[in-house]
Amino acid sequence: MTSYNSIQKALYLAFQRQEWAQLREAVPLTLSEADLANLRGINEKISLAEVTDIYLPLSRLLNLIVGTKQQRGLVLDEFLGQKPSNSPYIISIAGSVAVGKSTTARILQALLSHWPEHPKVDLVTTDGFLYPLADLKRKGLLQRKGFPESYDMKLLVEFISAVKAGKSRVAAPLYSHVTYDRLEEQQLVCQPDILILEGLNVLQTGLDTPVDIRSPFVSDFVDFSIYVDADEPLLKQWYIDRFLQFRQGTFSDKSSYFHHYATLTDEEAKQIAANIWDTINGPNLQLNIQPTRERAHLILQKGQDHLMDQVLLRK
Ligand SMILES: Nc1ncnc2c1ncn2[C@@H]1O[C@H](COP(=O)(O)OP(=O)(O)O)[C@@H](O)[C@H]1O
Ligand SMILES: CC(C)(COP(=O)(O)O)[C@@H](O)C(=O)NCCC(=O)O
Repeated sequence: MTSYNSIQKALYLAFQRQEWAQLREAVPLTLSEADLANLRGINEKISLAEVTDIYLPLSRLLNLIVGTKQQRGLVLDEFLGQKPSNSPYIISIAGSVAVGKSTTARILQALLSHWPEHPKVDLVTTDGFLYPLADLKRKGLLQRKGFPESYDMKLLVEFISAVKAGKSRVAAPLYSHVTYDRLEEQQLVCQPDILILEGLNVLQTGLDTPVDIRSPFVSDFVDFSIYVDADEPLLKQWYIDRFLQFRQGTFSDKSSYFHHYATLTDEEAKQIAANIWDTINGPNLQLNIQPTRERAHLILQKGQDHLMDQVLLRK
């Protein structure tokens, strides 16, 4: 049952799945077989109905909003008699661990890059800004991974500020779910039209971090923010399911942090994943992620099987 609390009623317009699906209207965007195959490659579990009902209307809305911002920029450039700026439009995607942020981000990246007005869409995840594993261990933060203090927020704010300023090449650290650590390799962001920044912390204001790195916040640089939402029992189940999938694939890799879990029985693996949820990801959701939800411009509410059943859009 989809919830719609009193704060949300004051701030958002609510659309049931079918109402939202109709807002696709005549999206001048047709997906070829190759495009669909590409989207399938992002996540073979996502249905075509989910793409057409939820993501096409969303890409239409974002295209209109980005277009308004681009036009305003042109007006300002003309008024000031200056060269067009290279400042990208920044979209953030927040939500719990395992809610489907990275899947949503990758689908939006693929769909938004089809629009001729903004073909270059880059995607960065804030996982790369977690402190390296050795630092987390040294600081006793391994059981707090994903909590505000486990991220180098200063580096993240510097990164987003440089991208927003239109710098020609900005490096972002990369994270690996296999090694559970930051990689040597970095990602270069080179003046995209749109940057999608995905991570559980993108709506956080860092009030519990030292004053010198508290402000500005990531959201000061973000033009449009999305929160992907679902009830906690579903999230815990999706986390356990993903853990079981990793066990069959990723964990068998010798360099995997969880390699010693590869030989567990299903039941043992489920118990370990449930315990990680109950001690780390669940408390982080309740304390630090869910309280940021109503800061978002748009809330995507998922129900059973990751199907979106309600969309909330800021009035
Ligand atoms: N729309 C969807 N339909 C079906 N499964 C999904 C969908 N989105 C995500 N998943 C699955 O849910 C799990 C978590 O998704 P993921 O994108 O990794 O989440 P996050 O980045 O928020 O941690 C993965 O196993 C993924 O395959
Ligand atoms: C890297 C993360 C903080 C963020 O995850 P994501 O939202 O990308 O799934 C998370 O996957 C994590 O490692 N949490 C700590 C507890 C755990 O091992 O799940």
